[in-house]
Amino acid sequence: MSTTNQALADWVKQVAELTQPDQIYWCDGSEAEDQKFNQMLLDDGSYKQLNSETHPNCYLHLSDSQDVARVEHLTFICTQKEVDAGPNNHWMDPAAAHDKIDALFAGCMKGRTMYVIPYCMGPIDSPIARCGVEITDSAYVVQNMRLMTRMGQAALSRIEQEGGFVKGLHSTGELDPNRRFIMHFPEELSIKSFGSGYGGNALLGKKCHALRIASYQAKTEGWLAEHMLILGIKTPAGKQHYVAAAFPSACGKTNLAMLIPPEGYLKDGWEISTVGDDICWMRPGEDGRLWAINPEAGFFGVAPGTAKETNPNALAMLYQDTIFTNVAETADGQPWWEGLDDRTPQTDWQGRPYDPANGPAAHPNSRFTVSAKRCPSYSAESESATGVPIDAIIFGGRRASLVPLVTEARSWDHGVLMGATVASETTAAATGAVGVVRRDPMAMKPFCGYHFGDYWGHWVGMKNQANKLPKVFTVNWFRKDEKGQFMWPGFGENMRVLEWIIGRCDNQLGANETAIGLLPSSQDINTKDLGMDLSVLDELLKVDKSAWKDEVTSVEGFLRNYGSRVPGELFRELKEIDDQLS
Ligand SMILES: Nc1nc2c(ncn2[C@@H]2O[C@H](COP(=O)(O)OP(=O)(O)OP(=O)(O)O)[C@@H](O)[C@H]2O)c(=O)[nH]1
Ligand SMILES: O=C([O-])CC(=O)C(=O)O
Ligand SMILES: [Mn+2]
Repeated sequence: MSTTNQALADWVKQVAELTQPDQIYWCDGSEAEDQKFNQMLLDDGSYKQLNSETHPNCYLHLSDSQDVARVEHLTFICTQKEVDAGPNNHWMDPAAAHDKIDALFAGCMKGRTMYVIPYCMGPIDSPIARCGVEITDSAYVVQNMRLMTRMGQAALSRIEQEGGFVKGLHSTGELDPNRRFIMHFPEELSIKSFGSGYGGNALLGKKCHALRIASYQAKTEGWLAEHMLILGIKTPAGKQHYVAAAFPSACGKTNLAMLIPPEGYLKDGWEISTVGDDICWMRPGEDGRLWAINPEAGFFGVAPGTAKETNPNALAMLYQDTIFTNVAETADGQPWWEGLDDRTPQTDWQGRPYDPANGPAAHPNSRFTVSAKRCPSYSAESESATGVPIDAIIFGGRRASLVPLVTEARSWDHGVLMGATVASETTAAATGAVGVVRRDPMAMKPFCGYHFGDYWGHWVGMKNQANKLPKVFTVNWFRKDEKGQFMWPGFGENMRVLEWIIGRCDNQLGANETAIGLLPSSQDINTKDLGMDLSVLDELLKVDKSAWKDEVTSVEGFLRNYGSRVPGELFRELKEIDDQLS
């Protein structure tokens, strides 16, 4: 295969000169190619075949033990001016960054094959979709990109018609943590990633392109590229709604995106459908609403905790055609992880005989990669070129205290402040300490490709581009009691909060005005068959004024870190809260 796109042909040639591969292979995205790659990965030991009776066409990949998560300290935004990357990013001068990483790429593919993967983020015929090309020396990356994006001939054809594409160069190198960088050049629409094979570092269509590069493009072109799931909710009256929700990594996006409502809701005729579980691109439409697509075609989901009780839709899709990375294995070759069931695995995520003394059997950030088409709740609208209209935007994080179960913003600007000041406990999705509360604005702290002040300004400015913007909410499924137990049952029961959100969008349910926004009273939340003590719900919906005073002080300090680029609207909204608390 070759291409009529001269820029692409030249770039492939230039990369080959730098990296010196034995061969160049253009991925066509065909079924035959898929089978060939699976066999190749089995033959070279990168894949282990799982039990083909219970899990046909499923593979286990165990990564290097030092290469299991995103590496934020090695991730750089390389803009001409340092200030444009913002205090939220690590910055490197573009010329210096190219020099540094090209030295690692030099000759790195000797003895290897260089794979060229043309891909499209979003439905092939969608005007909101964008294309890219990833060059990699990892067949495992090819197979993940095959599931996560629309890749191959169709994407190449679109690139040849359109001309432009995002360039992503990747090599696993030697998987040496000391020779590892994930570099982004937003002004050049390019990415260079060296030394890691892990998802967010290596599947360049995902976080690198669809969030870091796309957020920068979105800012210049008047749209939004966000770390959000997209969920369809149909009411018993037959009204179809869509919501988009931003929670930090490993804070519940996949779970909410595939939610199965409690029995009573199903009987009443509520229907939930999944459009996306991680990334959302939204554009103002001519009708003044925000129209969203899921740029991905598959799910790269957290395995631990996925179970019949928590996420039956996810579990149902994982019995076939799935890549499992860093999970454990049972004696009869089935994938296993903590929370799945009460079996004991035979080997752990490093392939050792399982011994609880070594810690969890599956790595806490172990993942599954699977085509979205395998999801029972996958929405047909996911393939729609125009996308779906968004009625509500939901922000959330893991907060053991303070933040109520749900709060509605008073206005768009207040909603932007809510998003900008989300805080959450860190998780295993990135290397580093777990459980530390940090601010994670719009769940984009690791993913915004430019200065957060400008980003918030862009969000505030959306109100000049779209006059029917979604209502904005904050949720918190993760409040804990004195015993350290979750106070809210979560998962399917989150439907009860969604019902209130939808009721608010349709102007059918009430709310109480408080200093921090609009809250339901406990009677406004449907608790039928929940079996929950109403006093607990009251506690989850309480505004602790003195604790919120401290939060306002902390938020003010946080916003000030971003200097003069922070839009004045955020300080005005914060002052409003402060005044009302006093
Ligand atoms: N207590 C509680 N835990 C939840 C809830 N939803 C998800 N979780 C847990 O949170 C963890 C991560 O959930 P995911 O849905 O995979 O998170 P995500 O936001 O999609 O993560 P990324 O793929 O990293 O972006 C899993 O262990 C879940 O079991 C909830 O409503 N309540
Ligand atoms: O990017 C990844 O590796 C996985 C993911 O969805 C996240 O961390 O948010
Ligand atoms: Mn994510």
